[in-house]
Amino acid sequence: MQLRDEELLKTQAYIDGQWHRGGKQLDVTNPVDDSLLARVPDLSSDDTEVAIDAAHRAFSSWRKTTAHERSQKLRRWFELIMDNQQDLAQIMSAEQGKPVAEARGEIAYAASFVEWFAEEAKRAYGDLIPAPKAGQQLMVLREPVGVVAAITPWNFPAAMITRKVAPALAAGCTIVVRPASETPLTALALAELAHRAEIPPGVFNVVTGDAVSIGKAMTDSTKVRKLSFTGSTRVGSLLMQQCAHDIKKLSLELGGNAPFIVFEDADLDAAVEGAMAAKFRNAGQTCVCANRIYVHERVMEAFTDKLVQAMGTLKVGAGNEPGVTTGPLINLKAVEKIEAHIEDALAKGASLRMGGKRHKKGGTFFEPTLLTGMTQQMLVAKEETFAPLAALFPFNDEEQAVEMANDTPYGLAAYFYSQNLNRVFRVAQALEAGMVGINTGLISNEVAPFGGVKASGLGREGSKYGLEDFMEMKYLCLAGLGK
Ligand SMILES: NC(=O)C1=CN([C@@H]2O[C@H](COP(=O)(O)OP(=O)(O)OC[C@H]3O[C@@H](n4cnc5c(N)ncnc54)[C@H](OP(=O)(O)O)[C@@H]3O)[C@@H](O)[C@H]2O)C=CC1
Ligand SMILES: O=C(O)CCCC(=O)O
Repeated sequence: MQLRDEELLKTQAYIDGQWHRGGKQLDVTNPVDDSLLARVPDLSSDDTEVAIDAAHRAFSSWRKTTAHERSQKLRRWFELIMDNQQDLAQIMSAEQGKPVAEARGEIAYAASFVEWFAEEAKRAYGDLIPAPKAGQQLMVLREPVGVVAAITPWNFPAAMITRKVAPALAAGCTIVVRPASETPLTALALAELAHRAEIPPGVFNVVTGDAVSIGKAMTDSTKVRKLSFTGSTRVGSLLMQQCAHDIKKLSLELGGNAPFIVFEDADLDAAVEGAMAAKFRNAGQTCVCANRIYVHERVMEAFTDKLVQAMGTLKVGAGNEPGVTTGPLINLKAVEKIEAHIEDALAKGASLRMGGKRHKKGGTFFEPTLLTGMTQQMLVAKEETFAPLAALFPFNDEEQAVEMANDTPYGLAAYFYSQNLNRVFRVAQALEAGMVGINTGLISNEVAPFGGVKASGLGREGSKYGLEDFMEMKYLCLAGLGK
């Protein structure tokens, strides 16, 4: 990995403004060939408590800074992230596998949350409420929640961190982040840049190491007042239980199983373009990926042919190879999951139109795959594949499509393509999802609320609502006025 600034490759945890080597170490490898990239500390629950204590101490002064001061620090951090976009993208691509161009896009996306919340910090308004009794003034203040703990996944090693850290800091909270074992280096590089931005010691801490013991230390601590987690529904549910003992505030951004509906009146070229973006971004490893593509029977053949053509342009390879669109999957478990989904679908009557097996490049590379003739009985209909598998389900009327789309415990993203205005509003309202893309396969940005319903989670990230999730309301009733 050739970096312009070698100092960004940090291999120590960041606690209270200092770098900590720790005792035991964990390997960080490149998913392209499993080669060793670096070793980072495998911190204990005691080390995590040290970080929580630092965040707790820092909270008493950080919460008192003006919104303007917090905004300035975040703004500086944003500028440093963008100044180092290429180095950060290379670090991310090496540990996560996504193509460098896509990683650059993620860095810009991650930075956009920092810029956005630098601005929103100044807009954390309270309210004045007309009083029901004479001589009273009712006010609602917004106060920071307190110390926040965050646990983030490997699929977006930068954006899932800034989407939590930036609003937390903007609100006046301090935070301890535990990045995924596969991708700690991007998180540590972001911490180095936060350090350079003079974000004070203890305000932003990064601990690396065993998920279970660090997660337990975070949830056991009564100093931690909020947990923000992105990852699987299974772990989210476990963490929710662990947070019950002292009623911590929770934000959970969990698994999805997004439906993508192509109605008979859709612009098929646009729908194919949207499906490519919604399905194959990050090699299919996003929680908003189109997992179930429902296509009206009347346009199934035309849509399938166009999708085959578009998928033919995907180039599988290492993230640093020019022109590559699809990197390796994160690990062998992910390969086994897509294989199980394909095998199950074929056994239940689906047809393979493209791909279907491990890529000849070896390792965790997988061929972009297209299955047709899918049904609701297949595994893909029940759980997200998190891999480059486009699965086409036929339908023959709107009601059936909506019913199948909602036939899941999840409710994160949903997409549909139609040019009929009445249908657009009808279907948008009928879909059980926190986010709906209409005639687009790309919905994520820093200004809109990201989050799900049902088993896809709690709370919203990004947008003006994302700041609220890190604040508590305090109601003041001032009586005896005007005597
Ligand atoms: N909503 C989303 O964006 C994501 C959804 N997923 C879904 O989950 C599936 C499995 O992916 P996976 O990476 O295993 O997801 P996990 O939910 O296991 O991992 C997400 C994060 O939680 C950590 N973690 C795991 N177990 C615990 C625990 N008991 N206490 C505290 N933290 C914990 C992980 O650490 P460690 O890295 O050490 O395992 C990681 O940092 C995917 O196939 C996909 O379907 C996965 C990632 C993101
Ligand atoms: O998969 C995820 O959890 C991250 C969502 C990606 C996005 O913000 O679009």
